[in-house]
Amino acid sequence: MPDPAPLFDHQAITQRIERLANLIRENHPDGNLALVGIHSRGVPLAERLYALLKPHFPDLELGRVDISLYRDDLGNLATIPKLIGSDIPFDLDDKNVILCDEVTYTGRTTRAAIEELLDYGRPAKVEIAAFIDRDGREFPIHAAYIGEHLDILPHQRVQVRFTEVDGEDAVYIQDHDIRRPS
Ligand SMILES: O=P(O)(O)OC[C@H]1O[C@H](OP(=O)(O)OP(=O)(O)O)[C@H](O)[C@@H]1O
Ligand SMILES: O=c1cc[nH]c(=O)[nH]1
Repeated sequence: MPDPAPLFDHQAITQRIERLANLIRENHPDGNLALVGIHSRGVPLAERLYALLKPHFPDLELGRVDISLYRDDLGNLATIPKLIGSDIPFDLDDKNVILCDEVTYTGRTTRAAIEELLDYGRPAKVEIAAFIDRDGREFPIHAAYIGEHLDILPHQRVQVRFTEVDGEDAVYIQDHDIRRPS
């Protein structure tokens, strides 16, 4: 069960996603952009950014990657959420791709997503948009667009919940990461 008091509510989440969209606009005045959400909560993030950016970039594309088969912990297949499959319904070649995820932590998910992406083509550039960025990188991964950096302890876990997946918009800090050995 998440803690009862969220760190961010719907309004705080919306403001941060709007800021991410503005940063992307400033950095890409010429467009040629594709937003690709990492399953699962990176997908609603990409969709919300798409809704904000599409009026400014008519050629904006939207896709999704499911990195389940690319993870470096495949020995744990039973713990991996069900395979949804990737969906890149456009030509990735020479696009500026922004990979979207709700949290970047070790960077392993992002690394796997980049690996999967490259099976679909040769983008001009790949950048990362993270709704929440926290310390603890195990790979040289850097998010170009960050909704919020959270300075939390290694044993804590940030839980981002989006209405499309979880029925509410909220960010919680949990005191124990039940997925990691303490
Ligand atoms: O940088 P990393 O250490 O890879 O962590 C980031 C990932 O952690 C979360 O996924 P998680 O594996 O917790 O599963 P979830 O998609 O079910 O939330 C989140 O969705 C990110 O994709
Ligand atoms: O704190 C964390 C770390 C990885 N993934 C999450 O969703 N939260």
